[in-house]
Amino acid sequence: MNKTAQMQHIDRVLSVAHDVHADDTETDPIRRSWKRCIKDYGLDPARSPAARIVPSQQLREHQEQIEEFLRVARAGMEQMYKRISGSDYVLLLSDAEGITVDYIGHESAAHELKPAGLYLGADWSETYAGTCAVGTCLVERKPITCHQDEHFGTSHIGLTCTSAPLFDPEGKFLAVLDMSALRSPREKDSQLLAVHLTSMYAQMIEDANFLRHFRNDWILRLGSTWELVDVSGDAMLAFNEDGLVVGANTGARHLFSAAVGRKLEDLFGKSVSDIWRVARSSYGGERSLITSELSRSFYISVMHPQRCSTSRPSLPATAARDYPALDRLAGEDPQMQRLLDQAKRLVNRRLNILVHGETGTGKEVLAKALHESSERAKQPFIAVNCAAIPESLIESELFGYTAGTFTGARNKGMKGLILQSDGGTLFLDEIGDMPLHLQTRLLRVLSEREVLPLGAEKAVPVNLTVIAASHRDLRNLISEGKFREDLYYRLCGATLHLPSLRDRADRDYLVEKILREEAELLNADGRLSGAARQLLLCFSWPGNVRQLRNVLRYALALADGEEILPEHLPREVTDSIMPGAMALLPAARHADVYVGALAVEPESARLLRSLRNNKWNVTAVSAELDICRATVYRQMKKFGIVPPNRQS
Ligand SMILES: Nc1ncnc2c1ncn2[C@@H]1O[C@H](COP(=O)(O)OP(=O)(O)OP(=O)(O)O)[C@@H](O)[C@H]1O
Repeated sequence: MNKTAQMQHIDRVLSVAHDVHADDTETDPIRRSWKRCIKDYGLDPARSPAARIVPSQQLREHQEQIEEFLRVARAGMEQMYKRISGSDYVLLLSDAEGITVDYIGHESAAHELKPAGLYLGADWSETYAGTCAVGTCLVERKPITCHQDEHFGTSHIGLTCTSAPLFDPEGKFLAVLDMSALRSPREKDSQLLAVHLTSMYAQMIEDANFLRHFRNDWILRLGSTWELVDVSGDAMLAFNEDGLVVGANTGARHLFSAAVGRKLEDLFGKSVSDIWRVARSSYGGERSLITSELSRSFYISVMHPQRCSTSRPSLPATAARDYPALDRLAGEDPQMQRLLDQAKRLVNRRLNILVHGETGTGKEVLAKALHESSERAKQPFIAVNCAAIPESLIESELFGYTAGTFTGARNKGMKGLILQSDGGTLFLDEIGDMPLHLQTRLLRVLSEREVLPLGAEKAVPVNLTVIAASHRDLRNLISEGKFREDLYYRLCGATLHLPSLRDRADRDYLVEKILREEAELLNADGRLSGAARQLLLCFSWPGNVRQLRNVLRYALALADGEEILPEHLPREVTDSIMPGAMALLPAARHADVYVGALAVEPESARLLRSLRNNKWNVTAVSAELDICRATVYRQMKKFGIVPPNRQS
């Protein structure tokens, strides 16, 4: 901006700030801020300070204050940045004091961005930087666009910045999300999309933080659209097993004057079990609920707590048990229960699903169970491992070919796997290994819902539901240019993350289930000795459930109808135990003898330590470890821990 324009800007700011009669000062947040800058903070638009980047130690102190929230926010910012990458915008996250505690932007432009304050550590408080999107949002607590010469100081008047506030789960002001650029068109309207995007991601981050905070409570989502209420309710209420509201997100706080501390019955005029029944109904009309307080109707859905609760008297125990194929996949593991709950909501939603998980965690098993639970269950389930088919064959295998397309091919041509799965489910395992040119063809099939076999002139319509899986991070493959971003978004109508076996608390359930299945195949009586069971529960399972199945198959064969002992297990399992522990195992009588084995398992070791410290008082242990008493007993049983007074 030239000198004359700068002088005009300074005059304008000063005249607005000193004009006590200006009508619009009360309604326009920018002008209100100009007044504050001059009258309250004593700033001078002619002496606009250079950007201030706080020293790294100070930055770390600011970050540490909101460390957990930052992790959630980072995930949201990365997703948001993907949507705007290629444009010249950067993303800033500032804390409640205006310090930029996280930032995403092009490092190649750092030499321009840093002096302008569009950088990590920049101080955007209104008292220092004057009117700006972050600082003014901190004061106004609503979304703001501060476009070019709406900034207070002349050093910022080239920037365009849009921000939205973020509140913590208790409704306290927490941070500001900001999207800024060094250059933009002259018209402020050019930033309309930025306003929507920033507000949308701010709400998404805030809600993710709310769900993290209340992960051990029940969540009631309220939405105005039936199709979306499971994934993005407009309002969320967290409640405990007595139906008492313990938290309300920003949407719910706007709806209800005071929801926290009240019973759901008060707000909706229905009992918790009625609300639960409505939430479980699969039909749109039946899933709506009218609030007695607002006389407004909402579609609702209910999410389970992650951790087991001691009691849930008002919630019918059978409510979540509608899909046996899915229910069979896990025992009492909170992560798996959450995943299955999520999976059940996706059944018959006509969404493509992406399943992540280490090798052998059961991605295909989950895909099959989703298929069997759906109304497509009688149609084919076709599984293709993209890494296992040679690249030269994968195209013809998937898309098929017409007669005479290749020499040596079948005379009549071949119906490809995509058409074979018409009406059913196509499971594409190791999708990250699919060659790029086939990704383009698959994208076309998904968007146009038709396939063009090799050599064919006419496309064939196909009704396709794809579940894709990968043990590699597809987002990394996208950034390396090895996976198409548009295909990724087509595939991830929903994403499910399977935990690795070592992180599952239901290993004993899987051991029993797979042992039964494998023993049945051998027509044998599969029994595990206590010592062998401990070894299986303590092993780290790098090959996950597949490895567990292989180990049990091997042990059954070696035990030859007898009880499975440690010596029937493969060396990879027995050798993983701490030296010395093996010698103790076969002779073991009491749980304490297994401590050597348990020491490799933090969960069981922690439980044992807590039991000993609390003199085997289960109530005290339950309070110390923040788990219910029933879980303490279940875990003791699982890890074979016997209290001293029960040891013979
Ligand atoms: N919940 C489960 N219950 C019983 N068996 C399971 C379960 N999950 C996985 N398995 C077994 O583990 C083995 C591997 O499962 P699956 O092929 O689904 O894993 P994956 O994650 O798709 O593996 P990969 O990454 O190698 O493709 C199979 O033998 C399967 O039967």
